Amino acid sequence: MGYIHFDQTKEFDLILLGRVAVDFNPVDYYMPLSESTTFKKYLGGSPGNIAVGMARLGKKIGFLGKVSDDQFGDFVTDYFNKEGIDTSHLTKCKKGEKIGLTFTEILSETESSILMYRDGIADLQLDVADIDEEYIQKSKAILISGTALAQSPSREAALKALALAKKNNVVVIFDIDYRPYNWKSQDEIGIYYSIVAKQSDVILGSREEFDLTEQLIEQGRTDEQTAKYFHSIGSKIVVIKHGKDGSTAYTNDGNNYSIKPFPVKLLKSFGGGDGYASAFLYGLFEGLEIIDCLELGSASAAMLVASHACSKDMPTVEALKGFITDSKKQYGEMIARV
Ligand SMILES: Nc1ncnc2c1ncn2[C@@H]1O[C@H](COP(=O)(O)OP(=O)(O)O)[C@@H](O)[C@H]1O
Ligand SMILES: O=C(O)C[C@@H](O)[C@H](O)C(=O)COP(=O)(O)O
Repeated sequence: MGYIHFDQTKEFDLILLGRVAVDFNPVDYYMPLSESTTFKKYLGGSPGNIAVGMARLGKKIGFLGKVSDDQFGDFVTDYFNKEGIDTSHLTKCKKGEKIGLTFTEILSETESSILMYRDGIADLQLDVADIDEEYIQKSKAILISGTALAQSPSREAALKALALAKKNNVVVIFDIDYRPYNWKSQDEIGIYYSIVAKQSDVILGSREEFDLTEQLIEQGRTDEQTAKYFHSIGSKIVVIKHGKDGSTAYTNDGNNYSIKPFPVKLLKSFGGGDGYASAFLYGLFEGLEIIDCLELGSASAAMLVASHACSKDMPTVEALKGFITDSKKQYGEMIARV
């Protein structure tokens, strides 16, 4: 316990930096996207989903981002406002850039893919001038989404936020969040991911995402080697996810804690990562033991892959705990613990 010290005097628990977008998930799922005719519109974008997830869990959340000056920009801003998320630093693009649209394909319970429309994209217009030191100072932590590093000016904006967080003792959380779209080269991914990862207190990613982050440092590391390296340069918690095979959190005292997915009737296979991040981080803010944070993350992830939306279906604390209690009653106390 106590790997991370959060300054309890701060107004916000977490300010997230990156994209908020729109997901269109097919209502007529279990068929190819080319054949789907009916979609439900949800707030989307991985950091947007995590923001909603943490707000549902009662945390005070702010968002640093850019949206389009149109009905979809209004939709996500209004949605955040209704969830109690601070939108004072979620501003509108002035040159016609558009919010990201993601059309999802749910072919079967286990085969999903996403089709992103992200040209002339609003979220990557976040500018250094949008990064306000006073705002960052007000938060216990910031979360940088790796996709914000894909292009300028958002790249420099994210690096400025990182620098200001370090300057003001604000905890830095890096969600690597690899989305191939918008990156120009493999080298750029390695350069910018590693700059941020090396300065982060908490890093969340899949094995593939850590491989991309470490490509210019050393290739072919094991999870243990990855964790040891980042701990040696100051990171406190490194979480490495392996999809349905579970995940492990490595702490800087040399311990590690693993969790498996909760059994659930799958609807789709995306959205789990955002549920996981929001509930895991909620646990950290609550000062829980790491294994309990992981259990919350795994439970929220399971609830998300069992439901249609990524943002709208984020659980409350009551629902999350109810799900864990019911699962343990059905499958045994140690169901997700390794
Ligand atoms: N089949 C599954 N059943 C229950 N939970 C799952 C399943 N697949 C993934 N999850 C949960 O979702 C989390 C995130 O999944 P992962 O595939 O690693 O990330 P992402 O959704 O970001 O691609 C996993 O760590 C796990 O807890
Ligand atoms: O991140 C996006 O821009 C799209 C998301 O809203 C999307 O629904 C999704 O892929 C969820 O991501 P995951 O939780 O990492 O599976």
